[in-house]
Amino acid sequence: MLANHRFTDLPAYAQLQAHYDLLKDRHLRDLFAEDATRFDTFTRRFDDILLDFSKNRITTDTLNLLLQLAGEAALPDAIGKLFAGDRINQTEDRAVLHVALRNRSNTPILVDGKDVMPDVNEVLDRMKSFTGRIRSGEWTGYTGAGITDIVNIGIGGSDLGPVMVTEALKPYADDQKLRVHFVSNVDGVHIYETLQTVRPETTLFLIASKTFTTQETMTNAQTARQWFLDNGGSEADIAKHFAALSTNQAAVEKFGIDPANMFGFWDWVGGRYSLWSAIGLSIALYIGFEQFEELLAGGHDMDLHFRDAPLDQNLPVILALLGIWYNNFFGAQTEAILPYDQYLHRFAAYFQQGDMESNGKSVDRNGNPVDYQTGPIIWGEPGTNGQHAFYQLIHQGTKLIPCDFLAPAISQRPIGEHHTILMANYFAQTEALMNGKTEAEAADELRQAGKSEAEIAALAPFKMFTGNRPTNSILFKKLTPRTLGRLIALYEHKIFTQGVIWNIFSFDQWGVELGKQLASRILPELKDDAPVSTHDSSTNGLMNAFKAMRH
Ligand SMILES: O=P(O)(O)OC[C@H]1O[C@](O)(CO)[C@@H](O)[C@@H]1O
Repeated sequence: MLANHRFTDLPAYAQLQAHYDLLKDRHLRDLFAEDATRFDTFTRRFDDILLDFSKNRITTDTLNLLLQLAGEAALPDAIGKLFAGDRINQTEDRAVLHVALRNRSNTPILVDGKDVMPDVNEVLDRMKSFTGRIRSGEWTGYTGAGITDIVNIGIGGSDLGPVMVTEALKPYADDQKLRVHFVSNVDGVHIYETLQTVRPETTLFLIASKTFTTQETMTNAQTARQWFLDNGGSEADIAKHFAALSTNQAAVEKFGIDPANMFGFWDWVGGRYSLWSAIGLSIALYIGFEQFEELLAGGHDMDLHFRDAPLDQNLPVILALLGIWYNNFFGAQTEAILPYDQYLHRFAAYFQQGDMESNGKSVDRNGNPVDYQTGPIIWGEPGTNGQHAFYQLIHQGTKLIPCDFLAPAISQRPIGEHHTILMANYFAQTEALMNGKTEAEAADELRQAGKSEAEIAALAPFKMFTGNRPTNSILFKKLTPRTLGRLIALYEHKIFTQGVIWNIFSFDQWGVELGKQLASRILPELKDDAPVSTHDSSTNGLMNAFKAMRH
């Protein structure tokens, strides 16, 4: 069990509030002008990853108080419990052990006295052999042809991680012909469009669902199965074309998937932390098992760093504390994740679930409503596209939006000057957000452009930038599987750290249940044309309008 505290009663909380009052009007430009060593003071490195957090509205006092906050919230003890396999997901009475999935050092990790590593390794071995057989063409479909297309059917954590990683690591799939597709939405359009592009005899469907009961996934899986049977496959051929990634063997068998084609995992793997488990099979198939192991190794590197590095050197802890600084003291509502790497175009989407499903909670670990802010709204798009879309608001809007800027030093596709241009934008944006442009500077520019004093007076207020907008720069050498593993685990542990300090449970997701319950109540009511009167007037009205419109 995690230690329990009231976030706002921690002594450092009051100290941080007083400190905020002193610091809130200070400009980053001045903080930089006063201290030539600011970059060195507020930069940390972990292997090929550099975190520069000097463009944050902090001083060393801020950092010390935030570190004190982490200590008072018993963060080191919580980290110990995470790695020890304690049942820290209390409301589901489960351990939280995604770290075991990538525990490449293979040291025993005990749950209820039993080492989980032999089971983890056994599934990895099976994934390895399966991956080898599919990729080499040894595994054939019902006509004897090899597999050319993998269709992963899953949603949420059984989709977003594999989608994000296969997109991010596309260059590592250059050597083979397998294509991957992802079907998640219950909207029939999604499976329809995917099935247009594949052939039954060369397609392998991966039904990815921890519970194997999720309505969207089961509906899509049934449709895929029927399509397979309607287009040349037989019941006996299903074993060659369907595999399951799940914890629920009974449901997998009931669906008709051969248990030999089931890759299991365990209740201590949270859905949004499951890409490291059998849920990652589509990744392994796409980039090869050795590269998948590199991804795991990267996650493990970051785990060891998180577990062992002092808090003031600890990248996930520092990111978490900065997030808390803006969320709870500056009143920031959101955080943007802005990768300057097109291959990371689903990174922010992935952490929308990772962060918001984890820390979108309003009850503390005592079961009491919180009277402080918890998880931020996470969003973002790759640079430079975001610059031409929403950066206007980040630069000149009324909201404070702390941003993480991520970029590789080396592009996976070095073409002409593209990467240098991209990086010029990367550096320019954080500089602009930090410095801004004073009204006098804006006026000078207008003067140089030949504007009259009257025109300058009219235009300068619109052309100035307040600046003082905080950013983290996460610069890494190259987006390899290992580095990606480190980056994902970096954010995972950031989320964990924040949950510990806010005294909330980060590993359950009861908030997704109510909608599911109501949808299953509504579903039968939509199957006929009888008027609906069992809900509120809006819901009744909408359902009845829908029934009328569909004719
Ligand atoms: O893997 P499953 O059991 O199909 O669940 C899919 C997703 O549904 C959720 O339970 C709720 O959205 C997620 O936590 C999970 O990743």
